[in-house]
Amino acid sequence: MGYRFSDLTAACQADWRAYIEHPFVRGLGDATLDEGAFRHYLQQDYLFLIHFARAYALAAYKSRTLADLRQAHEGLKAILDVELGLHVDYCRDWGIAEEDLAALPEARATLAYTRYVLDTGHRGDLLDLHVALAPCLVGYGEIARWLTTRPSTVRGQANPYDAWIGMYESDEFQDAMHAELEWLDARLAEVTPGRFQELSEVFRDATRLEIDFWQMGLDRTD
Ligand SMILES: Cc1ncc(C[n+]2csc(CCO)c2C)c(N)n1
Repeated sequence: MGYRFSDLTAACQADWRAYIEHPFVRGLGDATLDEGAFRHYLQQDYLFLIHFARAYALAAYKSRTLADLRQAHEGLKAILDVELGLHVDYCRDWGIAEEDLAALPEARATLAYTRYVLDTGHRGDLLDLHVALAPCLVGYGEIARWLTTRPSTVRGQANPYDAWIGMYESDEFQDAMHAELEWLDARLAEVTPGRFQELSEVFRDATRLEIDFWQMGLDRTD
């Protein structure tokens, strides 16, 4: 007992590194990523965000305390009122119109990942759901930090993906990530070894689905 978030990444170290240091991420950092691959990723990410909002709504439903209910509500509001709008603006800068986003067919990798998260939340409790969401929230923060410290990362106008990196290295995003880490550390401190094993499987599966999401962008699969 006495687990914490870092025990989850330690339990699937190879998958976690494969996600954080994926060739898609390296391409974002050194500005070599194919722009068509990035557009495909952005389009699918719009659909991802919509289902992610539903996952926060499920977190609200699964909440046993008012504090957890408020936290889920804040997450849902942040996606609907802020992030989706920013994403649509960002897509427009990349030549993707809002009408095109609305008519997108969902790629299998998007379907698999988002429905896995929702199913995990339905089957389990609020902690299961947060653990299924953690690779997304904590992973992107770690990716931004990894890219920032990597010598081959190109910053500024020479990198068309600079704004993407900037979004996730921002204080606002890093603070949200740390708040989530604190929440997870407090809950994980109380779980039994058997429960930790269940949660590490959820975390590993969600991490592997994040890897597939990057790969879907790279291969432009549908
Ligand atoms: C496949 C995929 N995984 C993670 C994120 C990052 N992300 C999406 S919503 C959110 C938190 C919202 O409060 C974060 C960090 C992404 N965009 N796409």
